[in-house]
Amino acid sequence: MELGHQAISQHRFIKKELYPMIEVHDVSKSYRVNRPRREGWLAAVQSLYARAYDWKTAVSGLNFHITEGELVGFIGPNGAGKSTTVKMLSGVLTPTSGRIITNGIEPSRDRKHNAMHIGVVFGQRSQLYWDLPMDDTFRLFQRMYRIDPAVFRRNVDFMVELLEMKGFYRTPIRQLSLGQKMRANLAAALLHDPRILYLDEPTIGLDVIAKTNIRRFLKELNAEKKTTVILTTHDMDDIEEVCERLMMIDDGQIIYDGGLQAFNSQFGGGTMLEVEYKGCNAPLDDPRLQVVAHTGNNVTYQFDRTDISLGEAVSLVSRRHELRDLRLREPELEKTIGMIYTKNKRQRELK
Ligand SMILES: Nc1ncnc2c1ncn2[C@@H]1O[C@H](COP(=O)(O)OP(=O)(O)OP(=O)(O)O)[C@@H](O)[C@H]1O
Repeated sequence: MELGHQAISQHRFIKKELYPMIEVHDVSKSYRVNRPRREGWLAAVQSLYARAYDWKTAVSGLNFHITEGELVGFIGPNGAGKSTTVKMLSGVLTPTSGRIITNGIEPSRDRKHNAMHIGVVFGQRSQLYWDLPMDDTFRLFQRMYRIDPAVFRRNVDFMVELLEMKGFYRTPIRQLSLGQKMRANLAAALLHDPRILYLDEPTIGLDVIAKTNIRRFLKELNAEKKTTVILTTHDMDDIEEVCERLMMIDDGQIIYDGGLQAFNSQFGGGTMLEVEYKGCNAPLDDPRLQVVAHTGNNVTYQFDRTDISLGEAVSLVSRRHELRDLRLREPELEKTIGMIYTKNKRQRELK
């Protein structure tokens, strides 16, 4: 498994005929940071007149395209550059070099126009008024974004129904549970029909049912409205359940950009199929199914889902001999990703 810091681009979802919603061309971002002051009174006086500073590179050489309607999981260890990237995509920060185009405009240059086509939900930070029910804040947003009354009504109905918010639509936000607040925040970010939704840790702190509901909502929203979703998270279940594409950033560089299945095959070692035959002990001979264990009637095959589908693999292994039992083991995304982070960290420390 050689990953290093080279972008491995094998993204297969880009369909040429679809609209490129996000284009990132050779983007870097550095922050200016004050250099720690030297000790002594002379240095203290000097620093009053000229404060020395350094540049901290947060991300460098980012290149990627995201097509309309894609659900992209954006992951990386702490300090990798996720927030910096999302802040540049959403127009909060300006790249130090390179160019970003989202939905046809440069987000940091045209922030007002940009705000009309993006929705943002950043963790626990809320854009709702604490003392008002969401109903009132939504009306305020309707005026702010100049949302057509018919569109507003349709979107509110859509959101209240899909996010099951009828029971607390008129309750002041401060009285809502964490999961209810997250649903209200999501709805608020989507009232104006944004083409892109940026989400940062949308399921953090929620219970299993609430997490499942949010994930289901995102998939339904995407299917219904073709909203492009960029999801930043440390919860790998968010990625597995919602996203088709995975972008991994480490130390300011994209180190993987591709399908989830391809990632699993490449780095997770493939899918394992454990079978127990009824009285036969000869494993199947097929180049796509690698035999990794064989004792008596039990055979474990390993295969790459991009070479052969699960259905085909099961039908092959059961064609000639009857099966007593069959078990499937997928590579664990969380473990694989943890291994990659650790390996890269070690490589950096050795440099
Ligand atoms: N305002 C800032 N000034 C100086 N350095 C910064 C600033 N913001 C971020 N950085 C640095 O840039 C790098 C990338 O930070 P960023 O917040 O983008 O990472 P992240 O992947 O979002 O991390 P996390 O998962 O912890 O939120 C880090 O080394 C961080 O210390």
